[in-house]
Amino acid sequence: MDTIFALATARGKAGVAVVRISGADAFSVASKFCDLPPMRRAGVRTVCSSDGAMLDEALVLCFEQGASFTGEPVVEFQLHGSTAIVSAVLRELGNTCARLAEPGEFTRRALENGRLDLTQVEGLADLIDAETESQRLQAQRVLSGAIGQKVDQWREALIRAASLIEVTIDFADEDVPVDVSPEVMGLLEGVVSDLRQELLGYSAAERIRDGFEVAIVGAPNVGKSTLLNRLAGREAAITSDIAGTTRDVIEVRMDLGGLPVTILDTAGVRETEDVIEAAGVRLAEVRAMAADIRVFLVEEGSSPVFEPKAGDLLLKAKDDAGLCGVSGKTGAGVDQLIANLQSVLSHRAGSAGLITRERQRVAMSSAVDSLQAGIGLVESGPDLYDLAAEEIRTAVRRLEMLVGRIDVENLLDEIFSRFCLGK
Ligand SMILES: Nc1nc2c(c(=O)[nH]1)N(C=O)[C@@H](CNc1ccc(C(=O)N[C@@H](CCC(=O)O)C(=O)O)cc1)CN2
Ligand SMILES: Nc1nc2c(ncn2[C@@H]2O[C@H](COP(=O)(O)OP(=O)(O)OP(=O)(O)O)[C@@H](O)[C@H]2O)c(=O)[nH]1
Ligand SMILES: [K+]
Repeated sequence: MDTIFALATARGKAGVAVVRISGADAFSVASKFCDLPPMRRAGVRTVCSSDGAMLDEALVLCFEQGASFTGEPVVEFQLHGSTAIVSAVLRELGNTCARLAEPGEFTRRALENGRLDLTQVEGLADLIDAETESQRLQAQRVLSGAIGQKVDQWREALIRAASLIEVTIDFADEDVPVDVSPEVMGLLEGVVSDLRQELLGYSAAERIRDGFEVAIVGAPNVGKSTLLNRLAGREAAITSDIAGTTRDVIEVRMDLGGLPVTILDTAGVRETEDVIEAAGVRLAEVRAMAADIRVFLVEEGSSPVFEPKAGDLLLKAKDDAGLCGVSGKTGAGVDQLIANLQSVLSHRAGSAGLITRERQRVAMSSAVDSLQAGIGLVESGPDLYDLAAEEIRTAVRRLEMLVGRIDVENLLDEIFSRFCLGK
C-alpha cells in the first residue's frame, strides 16, 4: 500500500501547520528530511530539502505501526503555519516515493486497520463538521464506538439464539431434549426491543446533526423579517413597509443554547394576484409546515394565518413594549422567545439516541424486520426452525453492515469523498 501524505490542518496562515505522512515507508521518507526522534517523543528538528537547504525548524513526531491514528507508521511535521513552508514541504514530499493522500484516506486506513468501525468513521466526520455543543457531544458519543459495543452484544445474543435453534434442527426426527423456544424468544425479543428503542431516538439525533428548523410565519408586514434580523443580529432579510417584501424563504443558521437551529423567514401569507408573490406564499406554507416549530406573529384582532400545531408559538406582532408578544424593532420579548424555543427544542433533542444517519437507521430497521419474521417462524414450531435461523443470520449480517464489518466497499467511496483532505 502506498505511503501517503497531506496537510492535516486547515490551509492558510496559522500558528502551526501539521503535515502527516502515513504508510510502510513513512519513516524512510521522513528521514530524508531530518533525523527522527524516538517514537512518541516530539523532537525539534531542522527539516531540510533533498539538496540540503533548510525548509523549517519544526517539531517532529513519530508513531509506530499499530499505535497510530491510522494503525500504520506515521510521522508528523509540525511546521510554522506559513503557506510558503507548507507548499515547499509538500512539494519536496511529492519528490519521494510517497504520494498526496485523497480526502479521508488517513481515516479510511484507520477503518481498514480496524482502528475505527464504520459508525466511528461517520462520528468522526460529524465531529469535524460539528458547530454546536449538542453536535459535538453527539458526534463524540458515536466516535467513542458506543454503537459497535451494542452491536457486539446483540450479535452475541442472536448467534446464541441461532445456535439453540440449529441444535434442535439437528435432532430433527428424534426426541428433542428440551424446548428451546422460550429462551430463543427471550433473546430475539430482547434484541428487537433494544433496536426499536434506538430507532426511536433517530429523528432527534438526525435533527441535532442537520439542525432544527423554526419558521416565522404571519400575514404580510407583521414584522417577520425584522424579527429574523433581530435574531440573526444582522440584516439577513430585506424589511420594508411594503407588504409582500419577502418572497423566497430566507434561512439564518443560529446556535441556540448549543442546539443548531435554522430560522426561516417566509413570505407573508395572503391572497394575491401577483403570481411571483403567490408562488412565494405557497413555498412559505410548504416550508413552514415541514419545520420543527412555527412562530406565528399575529396582529391584534387577527387570527393565525393557518392552524398551529402542538408546540408552535403564537405571539402578538409588533408588541414594542413586549408585554405579551415580540417586537423585532425594539427587541422586546426576543429573549423570552429564544428561551421558549430553546426549551421546546432541547426537550425534543433529549430523546436523541446513538444512530444519526439514514444508513444506520435502514440497517437497524431491516434487522428488526428479519427478527420479527424470525420470531413468527419460531412461534410456528420446530418445522420452520431452519427458516427462522436464516432470518436471524440475516439480522446479524445487517448489524455487521451497520458497523461496516461486511459488504461496505461500495459505501466507502461515498462516505470518504465528503471528508476533508488530510483527515
Ligand atoms: N498531532 C495530532 N493531533 C491529533 C491527531 C493526530 O493525528 N495528530 N488526531 C487524529 O485524528 C486526533 C487524535 N487521535 C489519535 C488517536 C489515536 C492515536 C494513537 O496513536 N493511538 C495509539 C496510542 C494510544 C496511546 O498512546 O495511549 C493506540 O491507540 O494504540 C493518535 C491520535 C486529534 N489530535
Ligand atoms: N412598531 C413596529 N414596527 C415594526 C416591527 N417589526 C417590523 N416593523 C415595521 O413593519 C414593516 C414591515 O416589517 P417587515 O419585517 O418587512 O415585515 P414582514 O412580515 O417581513 O413583511 P413581508 O415580507 O411583506 O411579509 C416595516 O416598516 C418595519 O419597520 C415592530 O416590532 N414594531
Ligand atoms: K414588508
